[in-house]
Amino acid sequence: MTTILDDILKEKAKEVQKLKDSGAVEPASDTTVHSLYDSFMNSDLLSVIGEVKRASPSKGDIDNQVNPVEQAKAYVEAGAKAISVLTDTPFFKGTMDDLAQIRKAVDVPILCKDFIIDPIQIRRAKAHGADVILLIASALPKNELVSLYNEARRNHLEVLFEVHNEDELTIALDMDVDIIGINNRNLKTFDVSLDVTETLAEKIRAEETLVISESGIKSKGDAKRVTRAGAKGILVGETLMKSDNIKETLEELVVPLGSDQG
Ligand SMILES: O=P(O)(O)OC[C@@H](O)[C@@H](O)c1c[nH]c2ccccc12
Repeated sequence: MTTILDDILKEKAKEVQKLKDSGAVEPASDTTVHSLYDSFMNSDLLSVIGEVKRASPSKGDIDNQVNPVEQAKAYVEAGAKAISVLTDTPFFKGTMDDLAQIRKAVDVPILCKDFIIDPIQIRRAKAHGADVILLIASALPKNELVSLYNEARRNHLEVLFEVHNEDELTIALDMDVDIIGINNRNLKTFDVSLDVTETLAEKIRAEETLVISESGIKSKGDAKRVTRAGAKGILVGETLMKSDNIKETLEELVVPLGSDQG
């Protein structure tokens, strides 16, 4: 059975080929580093990554009219500690230009949210102002994940290493990655459950590993639940994209860490 992830990766391979054929050389980029790891590890509150997401394969159009720069600025003003920008075009209707524009407008770490399968995409992300890239464990075999991870680090990028099950988590732990994203959404079936964070976070023992719970987070209750499970950060797209009051919605999610209080 082919899944949506297979379809996305197939399109991505074509995009990468075009990029290579174009012979475009990425301009040298600003070397300022905004460390998501340092920022989130040094906070007493749950850190929110606000995601700019026009559409998705599971939800269709979320907000196709959004002004990505205004949206990102509103997130930061409301207290988001980082911004995620979907840059995939065919499935999420984002662009690399969104990333570059947002980079000029905000001063927090920016995650380039894409399906990275080749080093050329890493250099492109860096050139457009990303501080962090996403690597999705279910997208590639381990040896390729390792080489892309190393390529990102050589480019002074942090990596959000995304896992969804125990096998993928084992790979993350073997690779000794600093930032593990636990995706509550199964990218093959679109099922979403915060149980995934609870089950997997428990198996991450190292204090110095930053755990981020991704997808399906809607309420203060959800934020508290993943915090209790060990997450220090959350990645929130749809709830913020659909909110009529970003400040109120986001502030609700910024719960204290390491406590069952409140
Ligand atoms: O809109 P949500 O349910 O809050 O989810 C945000 C983010 O976690 C989700 O967009 C995401 C997580 N991992 C991904 C990988 C590819 C594309 C998208 C994603």
